[in-house]
Amino acid sequence: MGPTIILLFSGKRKSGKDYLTDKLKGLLSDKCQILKISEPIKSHWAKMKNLNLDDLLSDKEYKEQYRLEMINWSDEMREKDYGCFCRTACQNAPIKPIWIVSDIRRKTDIQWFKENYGDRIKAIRIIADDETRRKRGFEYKEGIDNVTSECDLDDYTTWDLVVDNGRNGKPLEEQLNQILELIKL
Ligand SMILES: Nc1ncnc2c1ncn2[C@@H]1O[C@H](COP(=O)(O)OP(=O)(O)OP(=O)(O)O)[C@@H](O)[C@H]1O
Ligand SMILES: C[C@@](O)(CCOP(=O)(O)O)CC(=O)O
Repeated sequence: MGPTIILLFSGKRKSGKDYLTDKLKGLLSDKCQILKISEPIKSHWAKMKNLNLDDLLSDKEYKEQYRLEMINWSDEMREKDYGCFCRTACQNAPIKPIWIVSDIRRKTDIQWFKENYGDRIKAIRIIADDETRRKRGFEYKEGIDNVTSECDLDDYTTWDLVVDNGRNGKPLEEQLNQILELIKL
């Protein structure tokens, strides 16, 4: 027995993936667990380079210094086994009725979850306008914002829900209610 529902969140840098999933966690509390596919990547990097894992996992600027190297290393690993980080993140997670995966980035991430959890998954895309993202600290970087890590899901169309977390978005409570509706608790 695993979780009964898995919410897969995707969105570009500073669209608000962590912000919204943390708010959702606040509502669902111990019924849910947040999983991060980037956690095993950042753990590896922290050990290898003697970095601060908490800072790498936070929304601080710190992680941006290492993003390109982490993308390149993790893509090499994915070439051998596209599910390697999804699998580790799931293996390390406690079983709860709801898993919230806060950082889906690639079609192969969705493929892996579909293969392993079938119709228990719901895919949610978070969008936000560029100006809002910039106000949150986003700066376009060639080699990061134009590669698979940020763009692979741009042409994915079968989202269960698209949430606008930018200046034209609905109030937070409505956004969260839409997500809860998807879970149908
Ligand atoms: N709706 C919102 N209202 C206020 N602040 C927000 C909102 N959404 C996001 N933020 C803030 O914007 C910043 C970036 O958000 P967050 O870290 O959640 O983005 P992200 O998509 O996880 O980014 P990254 O991919 O770089 O990790 C954070 O400081 C967060 O608190
Ligand atoms: C290396 C990487 O996992 C960093 C993700 O960091 P964050 O989710 O933006 O905090 C991105 C990727 O896997 O392509």
